[in-house]
Amino acid sequence: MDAIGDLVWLQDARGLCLDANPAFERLAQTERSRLLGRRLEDVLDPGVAGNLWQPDWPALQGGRACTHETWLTIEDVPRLCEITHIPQRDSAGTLVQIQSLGRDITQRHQRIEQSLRDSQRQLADVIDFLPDALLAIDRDKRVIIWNKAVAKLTGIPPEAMLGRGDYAYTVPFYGERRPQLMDLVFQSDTDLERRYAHVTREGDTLTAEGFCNALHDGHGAWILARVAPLRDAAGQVVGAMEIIRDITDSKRLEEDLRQLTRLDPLTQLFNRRYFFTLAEQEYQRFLRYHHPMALCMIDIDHFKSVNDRYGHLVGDTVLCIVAQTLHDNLRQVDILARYGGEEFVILLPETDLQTACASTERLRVAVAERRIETPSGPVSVTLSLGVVAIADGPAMTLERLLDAADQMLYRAKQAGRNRVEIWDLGRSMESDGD
Ligand SMILES: Nc1nc2c(ncn2[C@@H]2O[C@H](COP(=O)(O)OP(=O)(O)OP(=O)(O)O)[C@@H](O)[C@H]2O)c(=O)[nH]1
Repeated sequence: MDAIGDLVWLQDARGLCLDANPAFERLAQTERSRLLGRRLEDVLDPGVAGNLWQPDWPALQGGRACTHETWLTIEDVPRLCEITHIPQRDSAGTLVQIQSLGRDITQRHQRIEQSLRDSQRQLADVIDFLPDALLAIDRDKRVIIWNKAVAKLTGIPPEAMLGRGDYAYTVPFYGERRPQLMDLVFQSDTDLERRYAHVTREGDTLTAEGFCNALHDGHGAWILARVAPLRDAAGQVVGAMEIIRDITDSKRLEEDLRQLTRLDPLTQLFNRRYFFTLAEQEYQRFLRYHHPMALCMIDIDHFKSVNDRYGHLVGDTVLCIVAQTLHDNLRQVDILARYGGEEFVILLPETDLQTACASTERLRVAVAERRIETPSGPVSVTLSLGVVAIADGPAMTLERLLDAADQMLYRAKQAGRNRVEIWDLGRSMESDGD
């Protein structure tokens, strides 16, 4: 007992010292002879006495061995000690004495702290190495992680954000303090969830797309965000983390591709395929509500001779100007598309016979009066238009309606071109432009 460097001492049930080793003498700064038979709190500094056994006293009274860690100053050096008390009872179960051991665990503690610091440093490096923005908040919604990528995305350095609460971290994204996706880790909120597009759940991880109006200097950015809870060793949620990817470029690319698949490359009008997508939706609405509607097929007259006379490039210019003129003379709701070659098609929703007549006649006149400037001099063209107007007619397919409009177009060509032929569900009306 004298040889070991750990603190060793013995007390009776009343707390009187029965024995103590030299290490304990150094802690008590007194000799063993002055300790024996005395209550340790009378000899030791009150702070030391309190740290040594008082936290464990109720458990010791109950006869249970116990251990705790405490800082003690031994010969002016602070030491972290692991104190273990072992109560000893007689055959009747009465507490007779307590054997105590104080082990110096300062070095072990320092090694653990060092390795913790090393791990934290490495974790911070890994977090900063991530190409995606990463942030995390604690239970009080204070920022505890703000990596380099999120600093770059938002323009806010970590030192300006770490430790801040009260939704300060949402300002660089949304321009205001507001609950956001990470809040769904703590509690569900359907209104909040609805603010994001394509929210998916996988276990306790949530993925969503959203538009952050304050990013990119206020121009806004699309983000793909993934949030998950942060848990302690016991599995309790103690915070939330979010990884954010800026998907603005890929969204733009996606939109460009979508437009490419919808638009005719020469005239920039909708192409035939996309016309059918939109027209089918509109036609379904017509079938349900029976609001009047008109369909119009248009063909440029003698277009072959334009190509033959001025060349294909001028022909292309003429096609574009005709497309532009048609577009400029229609309403936003009208669906105009290039049907193919020098043919166009229009679906005019909410349009009765008279309006269809007036609108298509307006188109015919607008194109006929347009002087198209080309490198080979001014060119003018005329249009033939075949129109079918329906109000409450029998259900027929969109294709059959288009056929009917095509028949009217054929009739307009036959009747001399530069004219509109309208079919009012079997009744033919004529608008002669010549
Ligand atoms: N420049 C150019 N010409 C095209 C394009 N698509 C089709 N065409 C031409 O359009 C012309 C259509 O000619 P036709 O179908 O004979 O009819 P048209 O000369 O317009 O005579 P009608 O329709 O009977 O009045 C052809 O010469 C095609 O080559 C295009 O994208 N650019």
